Amino acid sequence: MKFKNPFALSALDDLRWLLISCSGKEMSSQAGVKHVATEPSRVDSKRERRRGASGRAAALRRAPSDSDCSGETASLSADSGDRSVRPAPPPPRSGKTRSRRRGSEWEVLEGLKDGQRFDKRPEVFNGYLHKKRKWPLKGWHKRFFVVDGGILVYARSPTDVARGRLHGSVDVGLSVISAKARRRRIDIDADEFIYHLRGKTPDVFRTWLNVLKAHRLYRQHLLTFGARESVPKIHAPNDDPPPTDTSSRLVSPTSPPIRGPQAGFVSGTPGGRLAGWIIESGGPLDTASRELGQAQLSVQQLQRLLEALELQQQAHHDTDVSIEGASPNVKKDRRKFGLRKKKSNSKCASVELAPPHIDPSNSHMALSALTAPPSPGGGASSIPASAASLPIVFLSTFLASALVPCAATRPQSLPGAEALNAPTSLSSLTPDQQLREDFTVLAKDLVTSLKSVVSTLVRERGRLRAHAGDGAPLLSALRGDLATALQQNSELRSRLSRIHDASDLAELSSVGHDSDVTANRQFQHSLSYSSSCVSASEFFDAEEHDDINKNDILNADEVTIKAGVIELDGDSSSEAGSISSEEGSASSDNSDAAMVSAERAEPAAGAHWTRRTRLPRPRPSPGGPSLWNLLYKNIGKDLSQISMPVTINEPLNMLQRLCEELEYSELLEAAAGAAGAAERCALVAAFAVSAYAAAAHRAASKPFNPLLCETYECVREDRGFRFVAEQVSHHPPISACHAESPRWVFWQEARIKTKFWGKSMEFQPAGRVHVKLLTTGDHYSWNKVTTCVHNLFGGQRWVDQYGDMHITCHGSDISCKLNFIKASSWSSTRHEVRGAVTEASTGTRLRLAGRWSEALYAGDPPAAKCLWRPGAMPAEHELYYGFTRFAIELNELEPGLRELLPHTDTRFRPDQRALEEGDVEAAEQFKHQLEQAQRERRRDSPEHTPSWFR
Ligand SMILES: CC(C)CCC[C@@H](C)[C@H]1CC[C@H]2[C@@H]3CC=C4C[C@@H](O)CC[C@]4(C)[C@H]3CC[C@]12C
Repeated sequence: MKFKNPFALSALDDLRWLLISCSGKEMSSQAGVKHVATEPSRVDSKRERRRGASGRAAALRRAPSDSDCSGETASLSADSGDRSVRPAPPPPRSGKTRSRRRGSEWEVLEGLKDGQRFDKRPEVFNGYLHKKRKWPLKGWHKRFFVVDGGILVYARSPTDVARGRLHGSVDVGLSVISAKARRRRIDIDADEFIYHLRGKTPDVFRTWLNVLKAHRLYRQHLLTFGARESVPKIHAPNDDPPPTDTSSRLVSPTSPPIRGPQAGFVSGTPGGRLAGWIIESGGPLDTASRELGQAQLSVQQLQRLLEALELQQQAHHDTDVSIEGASPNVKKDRRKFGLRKKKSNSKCASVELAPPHIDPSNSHMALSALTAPPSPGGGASSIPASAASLPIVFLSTFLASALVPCAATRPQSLPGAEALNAPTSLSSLTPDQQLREDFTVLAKDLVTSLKSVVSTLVRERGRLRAHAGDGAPLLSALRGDLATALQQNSELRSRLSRIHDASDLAELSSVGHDSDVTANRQFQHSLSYSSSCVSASEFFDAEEHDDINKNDILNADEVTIKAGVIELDGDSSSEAGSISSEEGSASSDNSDAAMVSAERAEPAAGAHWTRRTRLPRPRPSPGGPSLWNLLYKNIGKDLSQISMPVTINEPLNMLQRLCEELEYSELLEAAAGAAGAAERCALVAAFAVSAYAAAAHRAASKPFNPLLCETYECVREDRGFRFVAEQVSHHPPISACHAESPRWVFWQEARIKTKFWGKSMEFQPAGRVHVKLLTTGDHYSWNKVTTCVHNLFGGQRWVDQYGDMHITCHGSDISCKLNFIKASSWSSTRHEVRGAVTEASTGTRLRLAGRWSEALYAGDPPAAKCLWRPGAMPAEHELYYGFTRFAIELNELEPGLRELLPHTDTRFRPDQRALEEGDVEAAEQFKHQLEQAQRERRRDSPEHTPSWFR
């Protein structure tokens, strides 16, 4: 027989997606760097003004943003120069501390200057101001304002402030404040909004302006130097100087904490890590901030140079010196965009200007232009030819550092530095050339220092990201620890309750009546009332669509077992699985000790071979996109189309999980050997319940989705059965399986419907499970209950199972009804199962009760008998996907098996194997490739006929 190979991989070009994602990352980070390095000179004036006025604090706050820039225009036009200097204070001509808003009487409050400190906390101040209405910005409201520590808040009245009913708050340190005395106006521009305020009297205006100025400087001081100083303060808020003003109480104790940049600086919180970053990065950021201050100075100096140049040009014009070959327009343009033209047109290097008279008061700098002797004859400009002819883009990188503009301190390393420093060339310079030269050198300095600031900021951004990223593994590690602790706790509890159950069966007397079952139902609040169901679809993660009607519910008869086709190797008369009985109950011990004895007893394929007792690797910590993101991004989508990261998987697939339901197959052996019909049915019921036991430890991960025509065979001579399963349909995903022992046959088809409820997910298997006891001919079948995984995104995930299970014994009057009781928040009972076996003809009732994760009892206490109990879990099972010993063995490739198994067997699935071996990357890649290959196969031949099940 020929098999299609579901594991045949498509070409390796699927690796592309990996590469694409990597290079994408690289590109974006490069873009980020380039961006900042070539910050355009044309920035809208508001932004520019803000940047300057909010000073260093704001500059530091503004991490370079990827979306923040345009082309590589590094030209220094007169126009842009004008803009770029606006934020800087004007030369201290008047000794005023405010700069002017362009073309008006508005004055912009200056920020903290480089090196300047303002560590004296200004007093809290409050009072009324008029505030322009937000919308439609007509009319004024009288509002009560309080400023404390640089944070300004306002409300309708002092009482409202006291009650915390604030209308707004603003960090004045990070805002641009401008004032117009004539109108008594103060505008506070805080990025997202602008407060337009007005003092009632000139006095009120002046007082507020001074107060705001002080608070602003203090706040900027805090933001600049305060990270280190303020962190301890936050731990001990009482260290703050006691408020001197009674009104301070209005803000601090009663109003909600105002969220400033330090708000999160509490150790142990993400803010704490942020504080850590700030402390660590104090050095580089301080340097960057100093450099920015220097850069600001350079910009001012450049502007002055430009002014001087323009003056010269003006003088030149006045003396009617023509520019060779230039039209009047060009001349004008050159005056305006003089340097830009120069950079793009080498002719400009030969501009000749008459020696101008330069008013030294125009510049407070020791400009070489003012000291160099004017060259009477003029001559060729000594601006390095290279600079003069450089394209604009390149010039930006050519301009270099050192902020003192005099020739003596020009960096030697600069291109053309020797020429600039050469006394001969210096002496031969005209004042105009000298000016231009100074301009170039200074501009170079500026660019270099800005570059270094940028690289510091970029580096710090990287570190900040890394710090932020650090939190994730830490959190997940903590979560993991917590989950483990909770798990251990719940295990201890369950052991305790098992002991308790075993010692006091009287408790069970209350259960088992139908009336109780009905009464219990009232606690079952079905989720189905909820309208929050966003998608009712398969959970499986293959990405293709198909035409099969998803509402087709598989009819039990549609997939029939092709009995007789299955020819499995091995001795069909192998001994029955041992029943480690305890009061006659069936239990399979999963502990290591039990494994050792099992290994000894086991007639293995290889002489020295023993079954593994541990997976090769523990479960890798989940990475990749969060489950939350995945599910929420795909809300409304069929969940089967979402490709889940492999870290959500356990290294088993659904076919193997079906086999796992045979873990307690000894119950079927026992049923086959039991004399009474009710007893047999009870044992079959115990077997049905036992299929859910594994789920108690397996809430964290989901099994792999089998590929179409994937098979799984498992011959367990030690347990006395052989099993085969096949994925018979991919959309909807349907698995069929068959198992047999000399005394029973088991088969089922499983199609699972998934409902996502927001925080939990429900799995509703459709189809029935069948068991035939060959000894008696009894044929049982039952439905499966709903499995629900809670806390999908936070806290500890846990599984619940609920619903009614009806076990029918075909052709007889025996039936069993089991109620899996849904866990409720008001009751401590979890995992409870109650029901009874009834025999209509005799009226016999056998009560069944217990927990699907712990035990099932039959009969009325104290005579109740334990039918089943799950085996103990292997040591450290929490680290190994919560697998039982049986589950650990399922994917093992026994020696000699490789040759016997068809290549469609799950054990050959590379992604699952890679995950088992802890190689997440390979697993992810393989999974992707397999899915891709499956899509292609499906495209090529949409029809599929199962190999073993028809
Ligand atoms: C998003 C992820 C992490 C959630 C984890 C989902 C896990 C716990 C879900 C996915 C599919 C579910 C399984 C679906 C079908 C069955 C068959 C049934 O006879 C026993 C329960 C069992 C075996 C479910 C157990 C829980 C299960 C494995």
